[in-house]
Amino acid sequence: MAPVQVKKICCIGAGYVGGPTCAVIALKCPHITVTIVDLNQARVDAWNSKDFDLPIYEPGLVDVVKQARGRNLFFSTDVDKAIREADLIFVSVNTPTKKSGVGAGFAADLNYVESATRRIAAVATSDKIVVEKSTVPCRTAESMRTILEANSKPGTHFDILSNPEFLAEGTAITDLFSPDRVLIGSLQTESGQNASQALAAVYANWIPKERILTVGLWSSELSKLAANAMLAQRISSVNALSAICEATGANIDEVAHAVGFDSRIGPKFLRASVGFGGSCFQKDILNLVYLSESLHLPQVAAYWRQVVEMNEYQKSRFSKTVVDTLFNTITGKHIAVLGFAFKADTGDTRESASISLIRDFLSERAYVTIYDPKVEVAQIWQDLQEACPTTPLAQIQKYVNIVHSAAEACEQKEAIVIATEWKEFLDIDWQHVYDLMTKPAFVFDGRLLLDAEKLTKIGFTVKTIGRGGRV
Ligand SMILES: NC(=O)C1=CN([C@@H]2O[C@H](COP(=O)(O)OP(=O)(O)OC[C@H]3O[C@@H](n4cnc5c(N)ncnc54)[C@H](O)[C@@H]3O)[C@@H](O)[C@H]2O)C=CC1
Ligand SMILES: O=C(O)[C@H]1O[C@H](OP(=O)(O)OP(=O)(O)OC[C@H]2O[C@@H](n3ccc(=O)[nH]c3=O)[C@H](O)[C@@H]2O)[C@H](O)[C@@H](O)[C@@H]1O
Repeated sequence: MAPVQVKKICCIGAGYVGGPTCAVIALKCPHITVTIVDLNQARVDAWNSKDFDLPIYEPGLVDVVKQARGRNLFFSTDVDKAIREADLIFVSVNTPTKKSGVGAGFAADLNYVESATRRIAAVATSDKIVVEKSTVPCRTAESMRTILEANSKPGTHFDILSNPEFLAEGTAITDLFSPDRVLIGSLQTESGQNASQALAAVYANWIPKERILTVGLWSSELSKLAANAMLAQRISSVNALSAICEATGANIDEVAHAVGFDSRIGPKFLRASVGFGGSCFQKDILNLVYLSESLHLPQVAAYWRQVVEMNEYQKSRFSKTVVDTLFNTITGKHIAVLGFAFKADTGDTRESASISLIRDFLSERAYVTIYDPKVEVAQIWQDLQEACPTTPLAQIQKYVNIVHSAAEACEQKEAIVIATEWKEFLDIDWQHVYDLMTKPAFVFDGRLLLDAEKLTKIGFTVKTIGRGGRV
């Protein structure tokens, strides 16, 4: 039996992963028709919008969509039709942390994966390769197979692959154009390996063969959780060291540089920060913690849990530094928070450290002015309401102001907090900001972004993550 040649792809889930990933497949494989489907009409409408006002901000994405949309790339809410016509289906739906029931707060909520799988079983009338693109717990493919086999039409055959996505937001398009690796996991049966080769052939249209790794299904699923856990662990390690730096006068930049020079450690992903955010690091580590506990490995669970605990500590440590520095009270004081996204070059706010900081400031009844170049105002209100569920929105709005430029945010404040490393914050006219501020004027750099020496010369008191004392 030879591997099938994929001609039609359906992607279920038009989010941060499904959208960019399958748009790039369409761009690089003009001979394949790619249809990205979602139940969310507004999201699909935005993907189809005439002026390319796409539902997510990602550098380079508009260009990709402009080239492929209407040629061999389509966005639709007709999930059933796209499933029926496809040879290969990516399941790229959200897998958030469960909020209630067994495993609440740790386990992945697989409800969306299950509904998508049930939909495939219900409508497919021909053989399909079903690909887990979502990040899922180890052995989820087995549950998907059981659901598909129990509900499909007689004679319909499904192969299930794991093909986790490693893109990072903000660099998704360059990551997809030139990934470090593409990982494909399959059952080690003839049919499973054929399916794996069929998917590998799609990627081989633009990715060198040696970067396409084929492994077993369970290894592939676990590798995704492992990669995110180890990346997050590096940040928690460097953040733990930043606390030691602040207490000793060592400089975390210098320490990270020196440590990263060791070729076994490497220089990437060692930037101390106010804490990692994003939709996945915390969720995937908690998922690994839950998996370890389910496998009766409590020491392993405790080891990984500490990565998340260190991150929580880093965020609250930073808030405390702000309060302590502002003479132990920020009640009634005016603070500008620059950046609301969880990192630069994205409008995504999921698990952003900014949200925790602002919640802490509001609990002290400080007045907060927020500016972010890409986050929608409505999203900020929604996040703050979720972060302060017992406070009415009208009350939050008495203390929070959202503005449209960094200059406006900084006007007449007692302190300025850098929460996201947007490059444009480097261009702020700091002398002008200083002149208008109540003295002493404080800047808290949670992202190692600013030139602390220059600001100190102007007259600011600067507190930077991982640097001891007054710089
Ligand atoms: N955001 C990221 O940078 C990365 C995310 N991942 C993983 O990829 C998966 C998806 O993440 P995102 O794209 O960020 O989520 P997202 O929330 O942006 O997108 C998921 C989409 O799936 C849709 N959906 C849910 N159930 C559906 C169904 N039954 N039929 C049709 N559409 C359905 C939702 O309406 C939503 O638009 C998650 O498992 C995540 O862990 C992996 C790598 C990177
Ligand atoms: O599974 C996922 O969702 C993705 O999660 C991360 O990507 P992402 O969360 O988009 O962005 P990162 O660049 O990893 O940043 C995550 C957080 O860590 C912070 N960070 C990153 C690097 C660093 O050195 N220091 C640091 O604090 C960032 O500011 C951000 O808040 C991984 O990098 C991707 O490989 C993975 O596919």
